[in-house]
Amino acid sequence: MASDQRPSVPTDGERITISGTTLSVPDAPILPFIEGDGTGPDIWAASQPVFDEAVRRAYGGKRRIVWMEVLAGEKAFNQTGDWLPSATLDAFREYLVGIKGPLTTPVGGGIRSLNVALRQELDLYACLRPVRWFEGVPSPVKRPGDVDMVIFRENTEDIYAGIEFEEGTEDAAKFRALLQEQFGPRYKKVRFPETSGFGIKPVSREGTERLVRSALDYALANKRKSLTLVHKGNIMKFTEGAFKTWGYELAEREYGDRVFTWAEYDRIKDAQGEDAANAAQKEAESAGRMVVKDSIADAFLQQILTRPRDYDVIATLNLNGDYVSDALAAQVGGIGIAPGANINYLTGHAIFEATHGTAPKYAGKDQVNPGSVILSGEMMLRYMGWTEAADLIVTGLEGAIRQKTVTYDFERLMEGATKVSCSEFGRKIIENMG
Ligand SMILES: NC(=O)C1=CN([C@@H]2O[C@H](COP(=O)(O)OP(=O)(O)OC[C@H]3O[C@@H](n4cnc5c(N)ncnc54)[C@H](OP(=O)(O)O)[C@@H]3O)[C@@H](O)[C@H]2O)C=CC1
Ligand SMILES: O=C(O)CCC(=O)C(=O)O
Ligand SMILES: [Mg+2]
Repeated sequence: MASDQRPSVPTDGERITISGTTLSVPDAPILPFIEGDGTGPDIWAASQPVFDEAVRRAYGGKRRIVWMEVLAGEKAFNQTGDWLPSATLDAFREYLVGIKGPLTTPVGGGIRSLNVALRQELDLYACLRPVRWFEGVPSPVKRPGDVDMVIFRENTEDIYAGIEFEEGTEDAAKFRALLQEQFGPRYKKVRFPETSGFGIKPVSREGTERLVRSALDYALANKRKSLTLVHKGNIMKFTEGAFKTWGYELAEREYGDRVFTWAEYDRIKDAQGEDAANAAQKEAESAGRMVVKDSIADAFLQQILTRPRDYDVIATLNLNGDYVSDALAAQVGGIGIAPGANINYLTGHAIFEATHGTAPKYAGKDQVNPGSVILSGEMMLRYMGWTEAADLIVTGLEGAIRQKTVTYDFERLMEGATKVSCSEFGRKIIENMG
């Protein structure tokens, strides 16, 4: 790190650039990374050698990653007095693609989430979280292999936008007065207005459309079975309900020849009856059109347990996506191997990160599973077009699990397993790359 706290830029690498929507990746790209808080440093120490080794083996030295550390969280605060230095944001803007460890967010007060701030500042509107089972991973369900879903979580709006008024503050009083003056009947519905905090939930047509578009593009390009819009639109009609309506409208308007929506189904059913609607859906499916459906979030959470095979690509709002990510991760063996990416498909900016947090009770113990960050790196390599290196990481992880040399989270549920540390698990992945 340079003394003015700007990262020292390596001289032996180059920037990834974008032309239109196509990335141009040099053989030695500079990739910014944030180590993260809590267990972040342990995980990073185990993960970086895996990425470097996968790239070395795949390309025999022709390609390599030039890492550039940037600061955020406690490390940044201790070194710069700033939780999220502007130099860090600038680096992710300039170098397009990067990766981060988890960052701590205090509950109930203190700083707002740095994770959310990074997504908002860089407008990384799609949080992409694929959830699949790796053979041998212990799971609380009978058929974890039935889970193969890809979550597209809207990443910049919803209650996470951060417009909140704390109970007892001047701002809460001002907001309450506004509600009372301008929206009297609705104000009367607030049960205990004097002691309420308030949160605002913005959900826009543009925000919904760009998220649903990226989910549809992904689902169609990867020949997935269906796309489900997950919402709580029966209760939050003009936010979550609108998400569903706008999602269907976009699917029909821009992808009408390639999809069949349940909105279309309902229109046919209302006009011509259920048999006609069923026949139309069957015909559309046999013509190769993908089904776009929706599910109310609470029912969805029980159905992913009872009939996971009914769901494939998921598009949902920010808070639902947060809950759904952890629930699905648990189904395939836990948050220890739950990767993710925050992407702006229009600008190419992307920051890869695990679904889990800092797991503070394990910090500094070299104990947790580095799999989520390692698989986030695997996603990053694939995003860069370095698929051979990405494939080696998957092979290595599968091998380590097959040998039952796993971290505590798997070992405690796996019969006959050998518990290894976070760093050893990283080494096991390397050994198993073949
Ligand atoms: N994107 C990000 O950076 C995120 C940050 N956070 C932040 O992280 C902090 C802690 O959040 P918390 O709610 O405790 O959630 P965490 O995800 O950090 O931890 C919850 C539990 O998940 C398990 N777990 C987490 N990581 C791993 C891992 N690598 N390997 C194995 N098991 C793991 C542990 O379970 P067990 O106890 O059973 O072993 C742990 O106690 C908060 O400040 C939160 O805001 C949270 C989510 C995302
Ligand atoms: O920012 C945080 O602290 C939590 C974020 C989170 O849970 C997530 O993105 O899944
Ligand atoms: Mg979460």
